[in-house]
Amino acid sequence: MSALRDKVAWHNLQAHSQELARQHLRDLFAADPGRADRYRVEAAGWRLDYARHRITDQTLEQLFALARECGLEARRDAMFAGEKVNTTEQRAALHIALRTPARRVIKVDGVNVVPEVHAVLKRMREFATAIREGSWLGFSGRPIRNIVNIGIGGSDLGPVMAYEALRQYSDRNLAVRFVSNVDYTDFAEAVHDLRPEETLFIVASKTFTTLETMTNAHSARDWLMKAAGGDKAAVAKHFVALSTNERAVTEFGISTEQMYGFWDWVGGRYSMDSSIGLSTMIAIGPEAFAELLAGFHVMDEHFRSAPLERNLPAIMGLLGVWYTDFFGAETQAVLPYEQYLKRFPAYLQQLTMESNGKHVTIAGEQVDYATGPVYWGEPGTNGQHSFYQLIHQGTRLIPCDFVGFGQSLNPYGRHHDLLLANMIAQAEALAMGKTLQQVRAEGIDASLAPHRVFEGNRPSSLLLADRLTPHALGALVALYEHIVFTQAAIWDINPFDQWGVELGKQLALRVVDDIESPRKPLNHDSATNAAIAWYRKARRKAEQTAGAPVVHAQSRVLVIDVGGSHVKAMLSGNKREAVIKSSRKLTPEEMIKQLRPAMRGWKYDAVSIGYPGPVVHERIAREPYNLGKGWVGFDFGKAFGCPVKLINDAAMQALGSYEGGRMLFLGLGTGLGSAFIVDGIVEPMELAHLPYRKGTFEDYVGARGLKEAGKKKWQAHVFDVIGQLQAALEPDYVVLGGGNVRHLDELPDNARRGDNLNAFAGGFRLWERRS
Ligand SMILES: O=P(O)(O)OC[C@H]1O[C@H](O)[C@H](O)[C@@H](O)[C@@H]1O
Repeated sequence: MSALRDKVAWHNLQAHSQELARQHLRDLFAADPGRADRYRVEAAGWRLDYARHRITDQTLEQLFALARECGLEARRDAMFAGEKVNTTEQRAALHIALRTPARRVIKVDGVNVVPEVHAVLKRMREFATAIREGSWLGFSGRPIRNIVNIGIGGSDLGPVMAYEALRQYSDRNLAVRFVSNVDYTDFAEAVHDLRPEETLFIVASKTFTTLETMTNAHSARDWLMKAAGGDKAAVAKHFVALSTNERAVTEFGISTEQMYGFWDWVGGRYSMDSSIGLSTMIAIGPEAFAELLAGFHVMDEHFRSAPLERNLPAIMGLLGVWYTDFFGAETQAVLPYEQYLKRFPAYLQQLTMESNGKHVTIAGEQVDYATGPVYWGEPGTNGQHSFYQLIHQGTRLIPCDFVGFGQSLNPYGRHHDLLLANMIAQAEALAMGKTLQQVRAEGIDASLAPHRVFEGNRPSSLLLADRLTPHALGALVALYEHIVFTQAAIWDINPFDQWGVELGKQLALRVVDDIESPRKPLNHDSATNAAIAWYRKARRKAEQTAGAPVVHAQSRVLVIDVGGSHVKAMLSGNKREAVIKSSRKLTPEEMIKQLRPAMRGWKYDAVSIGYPGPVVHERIAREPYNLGKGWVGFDFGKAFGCPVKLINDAAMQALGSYEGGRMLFLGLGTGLGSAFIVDGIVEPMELAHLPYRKGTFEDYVGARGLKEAGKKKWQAHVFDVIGQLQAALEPDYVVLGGGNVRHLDELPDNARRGDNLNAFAGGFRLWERRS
């Protein structure tokens, strides 16, 4: 038998629980009018009503006795003193130091850590202020308006929860987003409508080795680099790191000036008030962040100094033990009646379940009692219309924490009255239920009556505060941190390690290797082998699917550049061009027929066609000016027997010349081709026909303009037109393609010559890109 089961208080509680199992909360209330007043405790602006629990004074006495027998107070003091309470990692667990006032002293290995904490906070304040004031500029000189936190687990859930909870206090001019999942969709959606030059990435990772976070951080860097034209210096303006691992941060390319550190004595799930809270501080400002920390600290002080009998985290923690170990409760619901706390249950899941989901004691012995329950929840009143049924009439006992505030941050009409009325009514219904007698008295038919009975006797807490402020949130989070600690102390488990996440991580590396080496023999169990085989097949299918936007890196692409005088074709990985003359009679069938002999032996899996006219949604929108008819609606896919992408010819050359940022492409040929690319998105343009002087742009800078006005005047017109377009469109640079560029003796500012081969490069790129 374990030491815990052998404790006097445990024995007493076991006997007592059998007595109480027979008692209904209705009777407990009836017999004890002072119950509601007695079972109430306040701390750090929070009030806990715990009268609706299946307890009596005797229960509480025994629970406190158990806590004392288990050394809760001594364990708590050891944690606050910086002792290495995280025994399996030989570390202190000093999240309380993160919110300790500067004058206090807390030592780890003889060194006072409080000054370091405040030094980092000071740097965070300076940086957050620079972002908020708009004095921190991105690579193009624009202020930062978007903050994207990249992190997972403790480096994500706390920051997301805090941002959502404190949105009311946040600077609404900043877009704050969070990317955590290694599923690229998470990143793609988060940055979908953001401009890279205005976006700051906060790479949050204690270890700076987490697969998901590092994968996303690299993709974020690629995304920025594309826009910054590969300028590595841009990283310094757009990336900061929050980590304990200086070496890995530097290797990633983020300098130590851009790193906000924390320490190995801060567990990931206890880190939202360390530098991991930088996104929170930027969103709500340093002053509100200081209030958040103050809220944490007041609850810490309460937990540290209040006697167990008046100690809010201790009471809630012990109630959890009571139901988990003496009533067989397997889950704990947390139900915030506050929309801003919608991510609070998700945050709590990591805090509670990663901490107390343990099956051996600190000494490594198998436990013979239940430890951490499953935490879950949703904001009220939504849950009432989905899962509350099971809490009310199901067969399981589910203790509930209701969280509510006296004032709404968005008061309007009766909304808040209705919200709070629902919360209070749910607690009442759960506790008191409705007897068969009451149901009958309502005149319900006997056959229906059993369905309408509510047993009641279902326990819940009300956690109440005046208003959701940063201070209240800090205190609430600290409350649950200490609930977790209290329970871990009773169960004699280490709440600060998380070895349980390791095995999956290791195996994922092996599996990804098996997936990406498709011919490697599989030697997992048969079910795992089957799953990998299934995915290998799905992956092949995705690559082969006709019209799929991505072809395999090894696939060959045929690019055809259709022009007014020639049609040129090239195969990827082969520098030889196939060329035919075009004519006013050239139809698509004719073009393919004439190209065939020149392309003999060429094998390809996909085709790109640059077409001299408008292409809308990858379809030809108008017959060409200088070629034959039949191009609109022609089925190229059928003719080539493989997927075909169509794009405007200038856009194709533009794409091949693109090096990131905002690029204007002008093709100086027979006419004036034009395309604009912003952050990788190609927008073909029809600038040629805009009015200019006595005609259009094309009349002056196209081939006719060159012929009629002569080189000198034509060149002046080219400069003037480019100047006008630069003023209107503000590109970062202009690329000039087309056969007539060679007639320019010099180039306007910020303009460079494109290479005609870039048309092919653009065609190949079409198949490399997902968008
Ligand atoms: O902050 P990081 O080092 O990137 O860790 C992020 C998360 O991943 C790990 O697997 C742990 O389970 C979590 O406790 C941690 O919060």
